[in-house]
Amino acid sequence: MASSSTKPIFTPPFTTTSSSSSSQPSTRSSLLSFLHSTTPTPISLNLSHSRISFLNSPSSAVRSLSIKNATETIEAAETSRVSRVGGQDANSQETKPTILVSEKLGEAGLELLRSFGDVDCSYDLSQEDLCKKIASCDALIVRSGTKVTRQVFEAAKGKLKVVGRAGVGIDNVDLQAATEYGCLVVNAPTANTVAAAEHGIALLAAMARNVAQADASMKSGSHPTPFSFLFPRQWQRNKYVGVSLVGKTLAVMGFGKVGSEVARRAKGLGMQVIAHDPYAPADRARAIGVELVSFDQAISTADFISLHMPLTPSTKKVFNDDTFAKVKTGVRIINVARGGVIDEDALVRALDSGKVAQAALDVFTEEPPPKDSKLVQHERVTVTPHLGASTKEAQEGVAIEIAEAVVGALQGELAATAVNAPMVPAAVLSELAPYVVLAEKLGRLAVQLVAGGSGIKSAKVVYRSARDPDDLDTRLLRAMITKGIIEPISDSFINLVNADFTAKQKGLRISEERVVVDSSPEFPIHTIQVQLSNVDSKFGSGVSEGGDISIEGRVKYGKPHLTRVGSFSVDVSLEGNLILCRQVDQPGMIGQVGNILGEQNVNVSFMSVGRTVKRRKAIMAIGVDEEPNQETLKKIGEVPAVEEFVFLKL
Ligand SMILES: NC(=O)c1ccc[n+]([C@@H]2O[C@H](COP(=O)([O-])OP(=O)(O)OC[C@H]3O[C@@H](n4cnc5c(N)ncnc54)[C@H](O)[C@@H]3O)[C@@H](O)[C@H]2O)c1
Ligand SMILES: O=C(O)[C@H](O)COP(=O)(O)O
Repeated sequence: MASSSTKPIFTPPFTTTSSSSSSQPSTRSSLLSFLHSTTPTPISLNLSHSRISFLNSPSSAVRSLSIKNATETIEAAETSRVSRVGGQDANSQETKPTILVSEKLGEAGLELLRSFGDVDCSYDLSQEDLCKKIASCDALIVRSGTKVTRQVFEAAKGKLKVVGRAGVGIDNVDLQAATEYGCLVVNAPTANTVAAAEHGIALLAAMARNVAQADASMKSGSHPTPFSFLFPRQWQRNKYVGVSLVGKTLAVMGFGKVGSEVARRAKGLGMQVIAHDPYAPADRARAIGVELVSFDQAISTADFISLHMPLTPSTKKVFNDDTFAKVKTGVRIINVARGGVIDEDALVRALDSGKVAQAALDVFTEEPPPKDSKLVQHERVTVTPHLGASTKEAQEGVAIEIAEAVVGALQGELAATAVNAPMVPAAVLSELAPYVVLAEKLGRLAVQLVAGGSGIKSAKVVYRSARDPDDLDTRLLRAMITKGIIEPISDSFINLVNADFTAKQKGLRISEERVVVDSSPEFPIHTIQVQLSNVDSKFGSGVSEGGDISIEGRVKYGKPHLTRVGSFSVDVSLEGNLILCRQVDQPGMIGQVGNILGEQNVNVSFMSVGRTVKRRKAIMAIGVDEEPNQETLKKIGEVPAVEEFVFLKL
């Protein structure tokens, strides 16, 4: 008998909260619970009979636990997690989620949030206060004024599940840190597009006609005070002669949502519009009569340049001394995107030299800009305090958009506006639901077959399907297999957000293969096979002819089934727990093992025998509802024909 059979018990502590059948969720809600935490979040959605934790974890602090000794690590993880889960579950059932709103949000959005959780509107928090508060928050909603730094995620200690950005730009959120901590970031990308475009056009027209300067001049000359004689009346019609827009060339830099709306409106004003955007499809530009050109062509031919690209490492200070050297002398620049895309000192130099005639800026590198900012004070610069999204309509829209996304995420939904997680269309989600359960269980089973002392470095997943491999979106499945493999052997919590990151961090390479097979295309996947290579197995029969631990499963009647272990075919529904026995293929084995289990009141839910050659070796896969005690397992091991066995928790 294999030595492993004397030490077969493994209790992954985080997986076996059975759902009551009365609370069975809808496919959509249960499926969406990939993004849901089992522990800190009060609304627990169960998927089939396993609770899937996908959004976050109570302690998803990034740890650099390497997968070296699977067995030892399993035990360590088990101990630590059991106590943590135990401590938190006690409180989590009835508590509403806490949602911190750190900047002003439209009332309709707040109402929606209040109907779901405890909403704490605390504006103007210092970084220190934010870090203090965040440890008790499940969600944080910000606009552009709150810096959600790595320190914030660290301070959250894994409790924070979602950051909602009530707007488009997410440059104030440390996305890398969010991902590492398994925290979903969602934004509200559409509701303020028109407001930003209108503000861009307002600045364009106001700048061209010196509206702000003329207004300030008139006001400075009309002080109804006893000292008004000190302020001569200002009526400077000659000073504020502007330039016309019609017939001028506008270069839209960044032809996304806002950029294309600006382009559309500028065309209505009779301007020639060109655009530069390395990622925008030319036909979308052509559809509104805009030509996509290179960066240099755009900036060197434009009379007006309007910036609409996001602030990223590659767009940071993209407008600098070199760029300004290439622009048409007398160009006018509008920026309603992000201050950081312009080197502000270089812009001041270009304004002073006359290379740039005017600028209209809604956004600044530092917000608010320093009081002595030369740019703000420059007489040929028109400024507004980041008002692009600030219309009543946009703010209500953004508030509702972000509140829905955050509430959805807290309920475990995969947000359509997720910024750091794959967006999976609802139809795909719904179709993949049962396969996702299968994927996690296969990962979890495979890792339990690894013997102590083995380091898991690579896993291969083979999807067999009748469909074209290009039609198969496996990101969700890969994430769940990763979760199944890693969670039992470490104290990391995996979700869709951090699965790939965590696997990489632990040195686990997951490769995927899609194989087209002759089966029904009605179903997205025929079988999923998980192979772990270069590892020893505690259950020799789980090793395929190729030398890998290999298990395969499929979805039958909507339920996950194990269909292959190593080279043996079996068919057992993956519910409850599983005993795999290799035995000499002879009559009476089922009865003997069944009796031992029955004596201990362990209910057998399924049983399947697979063999390669008649009367030689066979594998018996036994599904059990209860967890047999050590004594019972020992008795199974003592049955003379049983050569090896393993008890696996699903
Ligand atoms: N001032 C405001 O209040 C306000 C309001 C809304 C949006 N914004 C900002 O405006 C910007 C655009 O918003 P959006 O909703 O149109 O976003 P978007 O994602 O729809 O569009 C951005 C476009 O920029 C393009 N792009 C990326 N890198 C580029 C580069 N190097 N050169 C040229 N184009 C590049 C992208 O391909 C994309 O098409 C964002 O920075 C956003 O934060 C500001
Ligand atoms: O990126 C955005 O959506 C805009 O810059 C708006 O930012 P705000 O929400 O801080 O007004």
